[in-house]
Amino acid sequence: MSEAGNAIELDGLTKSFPGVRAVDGLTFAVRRGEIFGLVGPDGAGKTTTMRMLAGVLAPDEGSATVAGFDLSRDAKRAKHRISYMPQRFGLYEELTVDENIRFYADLFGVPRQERDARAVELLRAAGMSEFRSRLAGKLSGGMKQKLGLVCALIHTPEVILLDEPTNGVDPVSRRDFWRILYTLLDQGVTILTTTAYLDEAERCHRVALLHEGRMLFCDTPANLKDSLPGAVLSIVCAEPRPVRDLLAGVEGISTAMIVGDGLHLVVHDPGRMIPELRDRIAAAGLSCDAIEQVAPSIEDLFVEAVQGQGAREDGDRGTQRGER
Ligand SMILES: Nc1ncnc2c1ncn2[C@@H]1O[C@H](COP(=O)(O)OP(=O)(O)OP(=O)(O)O)[C@@H](O)[C@H]1O
Repeated sequence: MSEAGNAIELDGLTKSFPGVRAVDGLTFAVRRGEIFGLVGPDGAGKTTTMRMLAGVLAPDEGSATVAGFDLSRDAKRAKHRISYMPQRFGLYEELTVDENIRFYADLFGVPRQERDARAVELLRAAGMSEFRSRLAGKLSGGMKQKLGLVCALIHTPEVILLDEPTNGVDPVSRRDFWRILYTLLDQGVTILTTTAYLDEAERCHRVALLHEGRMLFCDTPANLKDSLPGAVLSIVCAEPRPVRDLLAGVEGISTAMIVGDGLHLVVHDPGRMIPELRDRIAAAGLSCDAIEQVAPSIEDLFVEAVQGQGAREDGDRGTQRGER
């Protein structure tokens, strides 16, 4: 039975493919009007979860309710209330922007007057008003993603499921994208999104970390950061790999991950560790420009959580795409 305040509920949702349990007893709920982020390394089970919630893949076990419909009984009716934007949204490259929107408006049975007003509003929010007659195949990657979102939203859904909607999208288009999402939240829509960008996870009301089909954490970004077991030290250095290798296994350091200009370490006792690190790095003939304690990011927590599960051995962060 769905609780009144929840737009999405999963209870023990499970799906296996030959040789892999892609989603393993997943249980969580997304409240109405919330934007909820699902993050995790490649293969964590994010897409499989989204496909089950969109009603395009049947679970092996467990149940899910979306927009008040139990998907095992009412998946067809639920589809009118849900909008699902898969990683490769089906745009017609040989049709113009307007023609693509019209196609999806017809598919969802949106009345002409309503669709025109909505298309104008969505295209303006997407910064695409000038491109209405351009062929979709001639749009940039970011614009294609935004057009996908416009098409997915043309029927005013209650629940939106977005699978890595901004993957590979330029920063300006990503900003437009998030502006549209926040406008939708103001209108009472519920959004569940997966993302490979952890700065985007910080923009969600709540975030869940998936790993090997299971949920490791689910909370607000602020609470997640507070829950990091230790402090984060930033080491600025020109050659982070040898420094990381040097520090691997040192007592008091639980995680070391390479960031753009150095390393982030999760340590238990930062006051004791800073001089010790300076000495070790100097003694090995390596250089380091600065070592300081910094506020934890969601990324620090997630790398700590995933490495703590024994998932990664090389000390880099969880996904290539997450590298700064
Ligand atoms: N149709 C399928 N057939 C066989 N295995 C699959 C299928 N879909 C997913 N898998 C496997 O299930 C696991 C979870 O995949 P899923 O795509 O859900 O992960 P993900 O978190 O979305 O990762 P990514 O960001 O790489 O898409 C992976 O091991 C994947 O290889």
